[in-house]
Amino acid sequence: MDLITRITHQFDESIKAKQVATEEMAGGIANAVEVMVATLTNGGKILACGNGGSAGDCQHFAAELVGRFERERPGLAAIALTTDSSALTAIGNDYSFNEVFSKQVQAIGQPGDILLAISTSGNSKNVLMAIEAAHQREMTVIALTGKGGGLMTQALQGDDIHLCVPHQRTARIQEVHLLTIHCLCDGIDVCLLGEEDHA
Ligand SMILES: O=C(CO)[C@@H](O)[C@H](O)[C@H](O)[C@H](O)COP(=O)(O)O
Ligand SMILES: [Zn+2]
Repeated sequence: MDLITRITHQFDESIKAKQVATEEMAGGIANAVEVMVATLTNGGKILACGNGGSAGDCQHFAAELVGRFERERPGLAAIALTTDSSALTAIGNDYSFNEVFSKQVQAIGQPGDILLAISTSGNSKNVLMAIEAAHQREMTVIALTGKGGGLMTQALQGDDIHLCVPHQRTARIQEVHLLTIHCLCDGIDVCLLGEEDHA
């Protein structure tokens, strides 16, 4: 297969993954928007954690809330737990890498806050431990997963929301996660600011 054919195949697969995901995920994403808006307007905040590409997604999401997405509005309270290299190395070195997020959730999380937990496999131990810590802090968990949700499916409880991408391939799942994050940002803005004025 030449490179152009291969690239075209990747684009096709990504488009298909998003089309299939729309049907399964749109309702859950809308619920997640409502929960996030309620938290943010009640003075709560959103903590986000994940590894590798998902760490990047956490930072992307937090930046769009704290700064802006597509429209001007006051900054919103979101923190990526993936950025403080001193905290990450100290916790990883002194305790274990499994605890790099849970320790931060225990320290910063408050009842009513949200944990946005991102894992394509649903099996990353440090994300699972962060979910456990969030429950201990009486926080709601919004989980972004794929591959059936892995161990995170059992770790979620009560009012938590599980947004699971119906795909088995990490890259495609991450691509749908990014779209989901943009839908969350767009939904939050529309709830807070109303529809855009196209006049
Ligand atoms: O971006 C990618 C692969 O596309 C990688 O960096 C990937 O995020 C890492 O392997 C992660 O450690 C995978 O963790 P998870 O999604 O299974 O929780
Ligand atoms: Zn990636």
